[in-house]
Amino acid sequence: MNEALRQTKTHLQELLFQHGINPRTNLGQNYLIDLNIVEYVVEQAHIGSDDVILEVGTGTGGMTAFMTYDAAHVISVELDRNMHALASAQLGDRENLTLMRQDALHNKNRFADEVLAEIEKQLSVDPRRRLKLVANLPYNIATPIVSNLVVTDLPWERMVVTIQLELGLRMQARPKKSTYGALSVWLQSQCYVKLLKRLPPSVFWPRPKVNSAIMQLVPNPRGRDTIADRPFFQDFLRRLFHQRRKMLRSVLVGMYSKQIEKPVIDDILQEMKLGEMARAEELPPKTLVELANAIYHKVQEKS
Ligand SMILES: C[S@@+](CC[C@H](N)C(=O)[O-])C[C@H]1O[C@@H](n2cnc3c(N)ncnc32)[C@H](O)[C@@H]1O
Repeated sequence: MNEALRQTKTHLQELLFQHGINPRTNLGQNYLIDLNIVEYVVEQAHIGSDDVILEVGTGTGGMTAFMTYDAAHVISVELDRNMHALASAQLGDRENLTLMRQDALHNKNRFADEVLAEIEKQLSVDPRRRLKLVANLPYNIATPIVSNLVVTDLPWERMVVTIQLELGLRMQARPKKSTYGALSVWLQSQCYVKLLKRLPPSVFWPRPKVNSAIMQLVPNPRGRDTIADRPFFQDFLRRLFHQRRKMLRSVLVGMYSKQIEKPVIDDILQEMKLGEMARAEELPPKTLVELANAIYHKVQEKS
């Protein structure tokens, strides 16, 4: 096994001790110490010679090193200065690796411009190149990382990510479940979402307080192409599910009263056969896409 992969608990503890680093829980610094899991994550990504890999959270660089063997290029981003320095020392110079020391997100929301620029640079090397997100994500930013990759026009092909189990269950929840929400609809309308493996806290060091899951997301271009405007749809879902238990009609009137008249909303609901009692949490992703599209077109007509 490669030296950089020797990420067992004692090895990790020694390494961090030598560099005077204490794991920071506020940055989601829970490192994978079960090498079988690291290998499993990388295997599930099916990394090939046209793949540009984005890893958010380099950590000590164990998984990063593993991915450089097969990928066209690996871009790994780490916010913590000490961890970045440690990973740089561990990994040394590799032609197909870019280590970035910075926040992967701008304002905890969209991808940082520097990260986007590096992704675009690496993709532009060859038109066959595709992007994959493969990471043991910092749990506090897992939702914006995954959702915002979906909103971009980047040619991403697969995500294999370790996240909190509770979040993974929300991603794949079906209508009428209490966990079904804006995130479930947003992802399922454009991707095939699959929970690959549940992980106990013991595979990480330090142990997180919660269970985790390895999730796989693969784009569904047919679903994606039906959405009239992705940023509009994202905003629509966020606001709609904010009042998930309220009747759809009153929520929509509240959301769009400044842009379209009530009778127009009633016509849309009638045409879609959505009765007075319908609620967002009962509707499947496909219906919510149709509804958002119909409203989007009316809003566009009026503006
Ligand atoms: C769960 S650890 C995963 C590390 C590593 N891939 C592993 O398991 O071996 C998450 C890493 O993300 C880093 N991190 C936290 N917030 C970040 C952010 N906003 N941008 C980039 N890295 C971040 C943390 O410092 C930490 O090293």
